[in-house]
Amino acid sequence: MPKTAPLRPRRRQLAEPMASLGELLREWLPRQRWFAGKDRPVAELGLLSMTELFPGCLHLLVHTGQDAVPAPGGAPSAGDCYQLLLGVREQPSPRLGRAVIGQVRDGPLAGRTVYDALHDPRTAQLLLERLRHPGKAGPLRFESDPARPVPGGLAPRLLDAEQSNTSLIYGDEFILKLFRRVQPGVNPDLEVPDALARQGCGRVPAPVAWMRTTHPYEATLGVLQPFLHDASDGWTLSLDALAAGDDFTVQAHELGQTMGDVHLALASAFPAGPPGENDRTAAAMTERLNAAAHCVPALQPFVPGLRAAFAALTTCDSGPPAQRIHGDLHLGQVLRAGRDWFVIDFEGEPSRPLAERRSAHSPVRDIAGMLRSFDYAARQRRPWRPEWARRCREAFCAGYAARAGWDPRKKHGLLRAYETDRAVYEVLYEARHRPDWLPVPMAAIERLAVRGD
Ligand SMILES: Nc1ncnc2c1ncn2[C@@H]1O[C@H](COP(=O)(O)OP(=O)(O)O)[C@@H](O)[C@H]1O
Ligand SMILES: O=P(O)(O)O[C@H]1O[C@H](CO)[C@@H](O[C@H]2O[C@H](CO)[C@@H](O)[C@H](O)[C@H]2O)[C@H](O)[C@H]1O
Repeated sequence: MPKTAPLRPRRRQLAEPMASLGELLREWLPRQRWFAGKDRPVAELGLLSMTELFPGCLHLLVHTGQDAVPAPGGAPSAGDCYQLLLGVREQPSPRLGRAVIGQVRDGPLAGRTVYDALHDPRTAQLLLERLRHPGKAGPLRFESDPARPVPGGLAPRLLDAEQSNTSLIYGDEFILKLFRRVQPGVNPDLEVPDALARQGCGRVPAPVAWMRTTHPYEATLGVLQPFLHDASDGWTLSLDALAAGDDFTVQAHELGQTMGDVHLALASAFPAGPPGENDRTAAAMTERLNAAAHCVPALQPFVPGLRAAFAALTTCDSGPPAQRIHGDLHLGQVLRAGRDWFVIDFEGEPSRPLAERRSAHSPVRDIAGMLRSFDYAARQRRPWRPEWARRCREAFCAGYAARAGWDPRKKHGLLRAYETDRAVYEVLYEARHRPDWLPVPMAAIERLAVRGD
């Protein structure tokens, strides 16, 4: 059993900066795909916990503070907590390549090279062993579902994908997602698939093991689940279909059916939310729009038209009851194996507070997310194929209506408001993470603000 935190006493809370290791991390963090605040320098960095996971591998939770620019929700950022696994070596090794963070100048690690240990197959193997044998390491807890044993000796590889987190694949049989941005509480990407598995919902891979911490607060750190090795994600499939000039309506219809089933299972697995209050929804959406327009000036000319979409909510019926939803549904979150669709990544929109992501929302929000995604896909090719997107959107809604018992197409005002809200989120997301993609949601903003369809 590895020893706990021998290198340095664990501090209770964020305290002084981490000397030269802190400088290295401050420079390295904003270059990581999963780092949320790329547009601002890391002004402060504090150590929340440090545990020796194995000899030569430290588990860290660090707090990053950035300048108080309004976050997507409108509130100034109070900072974030990130999970890091740091490999520590006496000598730099060329094999570590891009994983190297740097050489530490002073402090307990003086002279040693630190690197992102998730790029190290040995760390990945040892991590799987920890998950296979429930136990503790300092504040870290490794737990598993005894009904779903995981075999040993599976070869690891790092998932090479644009991700908000970091995932390791083991023997093409399991995938471990390590959450990079950690918030207090149970992560919905563990909570929801676990609850759905208990409902017997076969459309969501069930967690087999997970990792959590008890310090500085209770939080989920990672989830291991079956890897659907023969599946392709909906984004890739839709782009392939577009490139080949193929119709995608059969797949979109089946996807709508799957989402109808998943929403029904979610409604059974979690308590219903309070009855929808369109006034409050409109106010929250307007607030998010104002915050986004402050960060992305290109939105400003469209603000009056977009506000009208939210204001119109007050004259709509409240639609289907609020319930737990996926929260960040798009074509990259669905996998197709044979003719079956599966849904992954129940974390919700990463920039929203965890409490909000874990509360009940209108299922229309998920529908709007997927409808926006067909538009994103259609805009990846020139000439733009609006008809392709329109047919997919129609087929998806028809499939959904066949299972869920209500038809999104009959909720035009609600759908327009949620689609607008999602497009506003996407503008902010693209401005922060992929500025080249900004024209994609901006085109929708223009359409929704000006034509309203
Ligand atoms: N159970 C799974 N089976 C197969 N591939 C998966 C599975 N879970 C995730 N993936 C792949 O990993 C990618 C990233 O997973 P995701 O949960 O969306 O991570 P993130 O939240 O970091 O973006 C997905 O787009 C998919 O290609
Ligand atoms: O990392 P996540 O998958 O949790 O989600 C974030 O990143 C997505 C992009 O990778 C982003 O999705 C947007 O781009 C997709 C194409 O790459 C498109 O299919 C989606 O419709 C569009 O929203 C997502 O918004 C963001 O939360």
